[in-house]
Amino acid sequence: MASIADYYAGKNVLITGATGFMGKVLVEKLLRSCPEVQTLYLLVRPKAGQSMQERVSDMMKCKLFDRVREDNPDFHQKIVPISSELTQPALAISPEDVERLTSCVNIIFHCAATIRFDEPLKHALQLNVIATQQLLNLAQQMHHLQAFIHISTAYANCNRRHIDEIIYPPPVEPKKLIDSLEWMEDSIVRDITPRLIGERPNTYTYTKALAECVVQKESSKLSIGIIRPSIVGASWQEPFPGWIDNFNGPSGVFIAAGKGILRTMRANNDAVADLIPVDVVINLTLAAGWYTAVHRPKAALVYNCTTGGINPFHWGEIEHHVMSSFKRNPLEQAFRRPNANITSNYLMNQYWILVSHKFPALIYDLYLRLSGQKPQMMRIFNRLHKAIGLLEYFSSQDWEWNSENMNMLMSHLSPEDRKTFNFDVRQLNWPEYIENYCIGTKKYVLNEDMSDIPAARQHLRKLRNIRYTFNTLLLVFIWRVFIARSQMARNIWYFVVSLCFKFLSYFRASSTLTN
Ligand SMILES: CCCCC/C=C\C/C=C\CCCCCCCC(=O)SCCNC(=O)CCNC(=O)[C@H](O)C(C)(C)COP(=O)(O)OP(=O)(O)OC[C@H]1O[C@@H](n2cnc3c(N)ncnc32)[C@H](O)[C@@H]1OP(=O)(O)O
Ligand SMILES: NC(=O)C1=CN([C@@H]2O[C@H](COP(=O)(O)OP(=O)(O)OC[C@H]3O[C@@H](n4cnc5c(N)ncnc54)[C@H](OP(=O)(O)O)[C@@H]3O)[C@@H](O)[C@H]2O)C=CC1
Repeated sequence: MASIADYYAGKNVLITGATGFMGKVLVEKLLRSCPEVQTLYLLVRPKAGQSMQERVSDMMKCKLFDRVREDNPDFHQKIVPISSELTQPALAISPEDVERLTSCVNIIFHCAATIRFDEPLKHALQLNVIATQQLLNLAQQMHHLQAFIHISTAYANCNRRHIDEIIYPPPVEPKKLIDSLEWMEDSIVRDITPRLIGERPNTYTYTKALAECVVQKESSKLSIGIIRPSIVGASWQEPFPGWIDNFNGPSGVFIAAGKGILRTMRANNDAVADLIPVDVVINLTLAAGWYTAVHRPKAALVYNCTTGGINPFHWGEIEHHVMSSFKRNPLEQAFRRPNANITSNYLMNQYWILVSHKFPALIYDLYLRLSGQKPQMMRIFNRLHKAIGLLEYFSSQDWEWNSENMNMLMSHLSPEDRKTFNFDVRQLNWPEYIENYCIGTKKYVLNEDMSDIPAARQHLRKLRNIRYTFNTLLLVFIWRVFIARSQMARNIWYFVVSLCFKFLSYFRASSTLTN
C-alpha cells in the first residue's frame, strides 16, 4: 500500500482556515513531508486592510516555514489562494474558482471556524454550521474528491462524561435552528441562547456539535473523517519544539501567569489537563486523510485526538511546571514574580482575586495616576477575569475519551510513516513539553529575545526586594496602628521587646566570658 507521502504526491488539496493556528501547521507539514503534493488551494478572505495574496505571502514568510523554505525555496508555487468569505452565500467563491476547484480537488481539510467562546449564536452558527454545509455542497460537485476531513473538537459533546468515537444525536435539528434564527432579532437570539445551549458552556461547543451532524448527513455521498482534538497546544517536535502563535486556550493563561499578572485561577489540581500538541493533531489529520481516501470507510470515522486516556497529566502538574519554567526563563517586564496557584474552591479563589489581583492593580493604578499616566491595570485584570471565567469550565472537570480509532489508524501505518507522521502521545515527556511550550510563548507569541533572560531575572530580583520591603513596611504600619489602640497589644509588644533585650544581653555576657 502507498505510504502517506506517496498518496499525497500529485494530489490537489483544498484547505479552509489555513491562516489559523492549526491550518498553518497543516500547510507546513504537507509541504515538508509530502513534497510531491501538487497544489494547495487555500480559501482565504481579505482582512485588516490586507488582500488575501498579501496575507498568504506574509504567512509563508513566518518562521514556521523556515524548514520548508530550506528544502524548497520555491514552495510558494504550490500554494494558490482562493478568495472566499465563508459566511457569505456559496462561500463567496467566484464561478471561475468554483470551476477550477470542482475539476481538480482530491482532498478537503476543513479547519476554519470561530473558536471564540463568547461568539453570538447567530455568527457561530453561520460559520461553524452553515459554512460547513456549504462546503459539503461544494464538495459534492467535485469530480475527483476522495476524502473530506472535518476538524471538530473533543468538547463538542462536553455535556457527557464519557465520549465515544461516534456522532451523538444533535441537541436540535440544525436545519430547524437555522430556519428559526434567520428571522429572529439579535437581541431575542441573545436572550434564548442559554436555553438553547443547555448543558454546554458556550456557543462554540454547541455549534461544533451541530456541525458534526451536518457532516454526518453527507457521509453516504462522501468519504468523511472527523478529527476531534482536545486542547491544542504548542508543537511537540515539528517543525521545531514549542511553536505557538496565539493566546487561545492555555497559552494566554500561561503568559498571564508568566508575567506575574495571573496569581489565582479556578481549576482542579487532580483533573486531567487534556492538552494535545498541534503537530500531533496535524499528523493524525494527514494520516486520517490518507486512510479515508484509500480505505473509503462506509460511515464517517471519528478520531478522538486526546492524551488523557493514554498519557495523562494533571492541571496541578501543569501549574508546577509552568511556574518553574517561567522562573528559569522569565518573561520580560513582569508585573510581579510568577507565582500562580490553582484552586477548586470558589471562595478561596475569590479571596485570592481580591488580595492578589485587585489590590495590587488598585495600588499600581494609583501609582500611575500620581505619576501622570493613564491607569490600566484594573482594565487588564477585568479582561483577564472575563477570559479565565470562560476557560474554568474546562479546567475544573475531566472527561474520558475513547481513542480506538486513533490506535487503529496507527496500526495501519508503515514503520516509516509512524515516524514521519508521529501521533503516538505515549512518547510525550510532559515536563520537557511544558518547558518548550513556555519558551515558545516567550519567543513566538511575545517576540521576546532569549538573550534578554539575564535582564529579566534581574527584574524578578528587583520585584522580590520590592515585595519584601513592602511587606515589612505594611507589617510595621499595621502593628503601629494596632498598638496605638490596644493596651493588651502594647503589653505584648513591650514583653517581646524586653525578651529580645534579655537575650541580647545574655549573649553579650556569655561571649565576654568565653573571651
Ligand atoms: C499557570 C497555571 C496554569 C494552570 C492552567 C489552568 C487552566 C488552563 C486554562 C485553560 C484550559 C481550557 C481551554 C479549553 C479549550 C477548549 C478546546 C477547544 O475546543 S477550542 C479553542 C479554544 N478557544 C479559545 O481558547 C478561545 C477563547 N478566547 C475567547 O473566547 C476570546 O478571545 C475572549 C477570551 C472572550 C476574549 O475576547 P475579547 O474580545 O475581550 O478579546 P479578543 O479576543 O479580541 O483579544 C483582544 C486581545 O487580547 C489577546 N488575548 C486574547 N485572549 C487572551 C488571553 N487569554 N490572555 C491574554 N491575551 C489574550 C488577543 O490576542 C488580542 O490581542 P491583540 O489586540 O494584540 O490582537
Ligand atoms: N485551538 C484549539 O485548541 C482547538 C481547535 N479546534 C478546531 O480546530 C480548527 C482550527 O482551530 P484554530 O486553528 O485553533 O483556529 P484559529 O482561530 O486560529 O483559525 C481559524 C481559521 O478560520 C478562518 N476563518 C474564520 N472565519 C472565517 C470566515 N468568515 N471566512 C473565511 N475564513 C474564516 C480564519 O481565517 P482568518 O485568518 O481570516 O480569520 C482562520 O484561518 C477549528 O475548527 C477548531 O474548532 C479543535 C479543538 C481545539
